[in-house]
Amino acid sequence: MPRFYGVEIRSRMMLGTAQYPSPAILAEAFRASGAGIATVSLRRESGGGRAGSDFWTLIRELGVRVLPNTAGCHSVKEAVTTAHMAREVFGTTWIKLEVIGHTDTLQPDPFALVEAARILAADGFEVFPYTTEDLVVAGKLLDAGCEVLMPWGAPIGSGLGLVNPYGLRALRERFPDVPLVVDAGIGLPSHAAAAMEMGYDAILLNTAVAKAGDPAAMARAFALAVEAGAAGRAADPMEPRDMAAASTPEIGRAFLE
Ligand SMILES: CC(=O)[C@@H](O)[C@H](O)COP(=O)(O)O
Repeated sequence: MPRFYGVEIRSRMMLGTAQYPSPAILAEAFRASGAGIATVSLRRESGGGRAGSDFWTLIRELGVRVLPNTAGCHSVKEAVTTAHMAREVFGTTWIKLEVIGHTDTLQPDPFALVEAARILAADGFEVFPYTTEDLVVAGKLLDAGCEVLMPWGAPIGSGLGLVNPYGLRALRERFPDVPLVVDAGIGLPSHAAAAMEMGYDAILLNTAVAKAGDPAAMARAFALAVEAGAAGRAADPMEPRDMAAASTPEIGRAFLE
């Protein structure tokens, strides 16, 4: 199972807490997924107030670890301020760092991301940066003090899956010892299985479960896919080849030409 900042997590699946039809359905989906980490937006869930305390009761009952995020931040200052508030509200040094640089794709701003990561890591945060599959940015995030990387599969909420498998594979190969999580854009269980088969440590998803017709059933499907993909990876898959190779022996055929 993956380890993030020295903490072993019980599942390779991380789930977001937004957009569910109701808190009860959110809870069902979490239980069906077996997820060990819940991402929470500071903007949605304040620590006080009625909505906040209900939400906390739910999270406590689920027994998941909370990963606050800086969703919706567009600058270093905004992200750093939000992270500080999240540390106060949620009582954790973990922060999923999002610094959005492009409105249509919600693509991270790599320059601001690296700068914010450096500031937060120096201030004692354990940063989970939402990034692209860019190798250079990945290296700079590690230099900045990040011990986990979260490359996107596709734009947040798109459900497009792993749109750049070459880039994701290259990232896995270049950083074999860094915990890597595919975050965002996953739409189907097969996308999750593919990420596991590539050797990713975990996936983070939200929309594909929350917006499914039956979120709990979809969460279960994702859990099965993650388990299957990780098991396939661990079983040392065959090398693909261009040419056919008969899998049935010739011996025993009635006629040999
Ligand atoms: C939950 C969270 O942190 C999101 O910002 C995350 O990126 C999920 O993306 P999807 O909704 O595309 O799964």
